[in-house]
This record gives sequence, C-alpha cells and structure tokens, in this order.
Amino acid sequence: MVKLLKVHGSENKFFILDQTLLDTPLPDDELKALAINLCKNTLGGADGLLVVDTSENCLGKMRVINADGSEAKMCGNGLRTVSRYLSEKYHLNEFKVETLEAPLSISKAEDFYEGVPAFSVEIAPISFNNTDLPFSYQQMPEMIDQNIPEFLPKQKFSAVAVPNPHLISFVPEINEDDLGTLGKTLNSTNPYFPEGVNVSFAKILDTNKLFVQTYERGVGFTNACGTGMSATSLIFALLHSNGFDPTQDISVYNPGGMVKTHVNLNSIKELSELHLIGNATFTHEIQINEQDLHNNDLNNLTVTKTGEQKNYQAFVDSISD
Ligand SMILES: N[C@@H](CCC[C@H](N)C(=O)O)C(=O)O
Repeated sequence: MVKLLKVHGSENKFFILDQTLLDTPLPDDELKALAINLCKNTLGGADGLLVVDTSENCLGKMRVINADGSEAKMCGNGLRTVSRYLSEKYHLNEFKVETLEAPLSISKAEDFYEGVPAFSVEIAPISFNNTDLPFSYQQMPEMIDQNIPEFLPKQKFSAVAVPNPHLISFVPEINEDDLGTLGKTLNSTNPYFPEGVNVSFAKILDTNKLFVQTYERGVGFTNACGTGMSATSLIFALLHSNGFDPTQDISVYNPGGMVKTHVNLNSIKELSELHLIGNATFTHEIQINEQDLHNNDLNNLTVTKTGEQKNYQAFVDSISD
C-alpha cells in the first residue's frame, strides 16, 4: 500500500504523492490523469497534485500538476505542505527543495495557531520580463501598473513571473465577476498570454495588510494562491511605498484564511527577496494500492482524517474576530 496525503495551505487544497515510496514511479501521462481524477472527485476535490521526487542537491524535489493536468513551475502554498512533509520525513527544520526553476530555501516557522504548523518558503526566481511569463502586449518589455483597456478599462495591471506567471491589479473593491471573466478569457486561447496566467485582484486594507483573490491557471477560482499573494506583495511594496513598512511582514488575507509575506526590495527589482509564511495542514491520510495508482482507480481508498482541520478552523475564526 502507498500513502497519499490530502493537505492545504490557506485552503488551497492538494494531494501529495511521494514517488520515492513507489516500486515504479508514475510516468508523466499517468501523473496527469491521476491529478485530473483526484482533483475532480476525491474527498471534495483539490486544486492540484504535488509530486515529491528525489533530488541530487536538495532534500527533495516538488512538481506541481494543476487540476486540469497542466504542469506549473511553482506553487507557494503547495511548497509549504511539501516542506512540512519532508521536514517530518527527514527530521530537519532548515533545508532546500528543488523546484522546476530553482532550489528554494525552507525553514520551519512558529506555529500559526495551536496545532497549526507553519513553514516559510522562498519564492524565486523573479522576472518582470514579459517574455518570461510569456506575455505580449504592444511589444512592451514589462508591465507595471499600466492601463490595459482590452482587459478592464478602469484598472491598472502589473505582470510578474515568480517564476509562474501572474497578472495583478489593485482595486478599491474586488469584483468577482470581473475577476472570473478576465481569468477565463486569459486562460482560454488569447493573444496576450499564450500559456495562460494566474490573475489576482488585491485590496489594500491597511499598512502591510492586503486581501488577495485569485483566478488560477489550470484551476479557476481558488481559496488562495501562494505565489499570487507573494507576487502581489512584491508589486505592493514597489508601488505603494507609503503603505509598506519593509521592517515588518505583510499580512495577506484571502478567502481561505491568511498568510504572511516578507519582501526585501532590491534596487534591481528582480533581485528582491520574497518569502511566504503560512500554515501547512494535513487533513487526510489515504492508503491506496500501488497498482490502483497506476491504473488511476480510486475506488478502493482507505481514508483517515488527521483531526488537524479543527485547529485550522479555530485559527480562521481567530482572525475573523
Ligand atoms: N496555487 C499555487 C499556484 C499553482 C500553479 C498555478 N495554478 C499555475 O499554473 O501557475 C500557489 O499557491 O502558488
């Protein structure tokens, strides 16, 4: 039998599959089919499958398969949960995890609340070069706080890769209909983002306090997007210097809870440092036969609840007071 985990970071839900535990690791076509099936049907569904593999220079490697089977370069909320998994597996609190574009530094953080373990993960590399997203608009090399009337006439947009692609707009009030329509359009065949984009609308609540909502590529509306909240914090620090205190973390509220980010701005903005700190909650342990995994047959799962969700809910209740 093989153990899968159902986990979340700010209610951005995933399954974790440790390929190193299998006699025969799943090839990419099987991983893709499994991700689609797990995310659609199992235990209320999820936004993606996080695949743990061996790494030559890091404690482990994380791959991210979105709910639609596409592969992403990074996942901030997911990385916190994979970090907790590796931390408990190898009894280490500081280490690196290999991701598709970079080895990233991890450290165990103070619990967010009683029974709510938290991790701090580096978000990198950063690029504002539109070709890295990829994004094409009037041959502009980068897009920071610009009007794009074709998207929404009254809003300004910024684009950044961390390294997955993000389009960010600060608004006085979040209009979910606009976010959904724009997110769907830019993740269907379109002339601007040939590989799609994660779209976030953000509202400034106070000094170092934001609310961010994201329409994710390969997923749709999500409770929270870790790279989206990190990218939004970076743009916030760049654009709103009077609302940003660089000595403090930023609290980023989202429909699934709250995370903290830390932005160290560099005069070369691509060299700025970004960290995402938040919960890494395991909700279910699932036993599955390895052959069933290969056959994408999810009919004979043995599921045990971990009991951690009530602690996370208490944390959410404490921040809503
Ligand atoms: N939820 C994630 C991002 C997952 C990948 C994204 N959907 C993409 O395709 O880039 C996060 O927490 O960062």
